[in-house]
Amino acid sequence: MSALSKTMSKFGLAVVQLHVSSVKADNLSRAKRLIGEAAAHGSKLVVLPECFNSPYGTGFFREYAENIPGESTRMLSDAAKENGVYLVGGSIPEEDGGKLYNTCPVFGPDGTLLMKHRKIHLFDIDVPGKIRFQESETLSPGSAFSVFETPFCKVGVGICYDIRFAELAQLYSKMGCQLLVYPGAFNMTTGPAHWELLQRARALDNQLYVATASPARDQTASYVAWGHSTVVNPWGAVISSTGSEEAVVYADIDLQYLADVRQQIPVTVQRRDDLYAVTPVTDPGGLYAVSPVTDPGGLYAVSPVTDPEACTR
Ligand SMILES: NC(=O)CCC(=O)C(=O)O
Repeated sequence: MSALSKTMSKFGLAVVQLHVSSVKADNLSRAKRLIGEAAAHGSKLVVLPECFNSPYGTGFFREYAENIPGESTRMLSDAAKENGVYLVGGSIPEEDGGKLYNTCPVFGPDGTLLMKHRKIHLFDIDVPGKIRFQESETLSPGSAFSVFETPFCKVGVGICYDIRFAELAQLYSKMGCQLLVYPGAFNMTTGPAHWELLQRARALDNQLYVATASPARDQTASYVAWGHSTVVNPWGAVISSTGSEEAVVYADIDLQYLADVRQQIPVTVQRRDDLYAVTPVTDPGGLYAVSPVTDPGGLYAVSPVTDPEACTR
């Protein structure tokens, strides 16, 4: 391996577990300060939590929503540029054409908006006596895959509930991503039960790194976030995590280690492509599907659609 590829095979990642209040200006200035702190620590890629500029709740989304560009994304662009980092800007309620989305904007180290991911799977759940949340009461879902390139590796983006859908992670892995980032805000019911388990599952299934960023826990908020922002490695092990307070979580993303794991347990090349396959489906209305393949020897397919609008790479 050359000296250059050795340098590029490892990079610092920071996950910001931000305290989010009802005062947008405070959220922005705290986020900016912690992005600077992460960059000073040597991080090349910084991830903020879901809904970092607004309390998380269907009653807040319209009031805090912004166009892109807008106040919050201008701050993110400036912060990425001033600190020379790739910045996964958590998410903000985005207003576009009269609709609201839960949107993650991603900036390059020169402050350019590289892409935005609109949450594909809306968080609509009802666990009796515990939690009922219906994002679809106010939000519309996104319909595009979101992948961006860095000099280190390709990165796939999902938002919170998106992590429950193994197909999305599998497709991102198939597209060549070695790191998946999920700004998220699990809660006090599903957090302890599923948050870490889902991250380890996505990481192990696809033998890649998974990073999650949550808001810090605020017991006075209407939605109490679980916290526990985490980074998991391709072996499925938690390599860095925190509790419920505001914190910056650091981890080294080691792509040589990822290659080693894939060589030692070579499931990525052992898939039975003769039996099942990850292939594009032709339905223009769809995004992905688990469907039978037409080859009589085949069994099923996990498939991105061919619609070019469906991927924001
Ligand atoms: N903001 C979200 O999508 C929350 C997802 C969540 O808590 C879950 O259990 O899934």
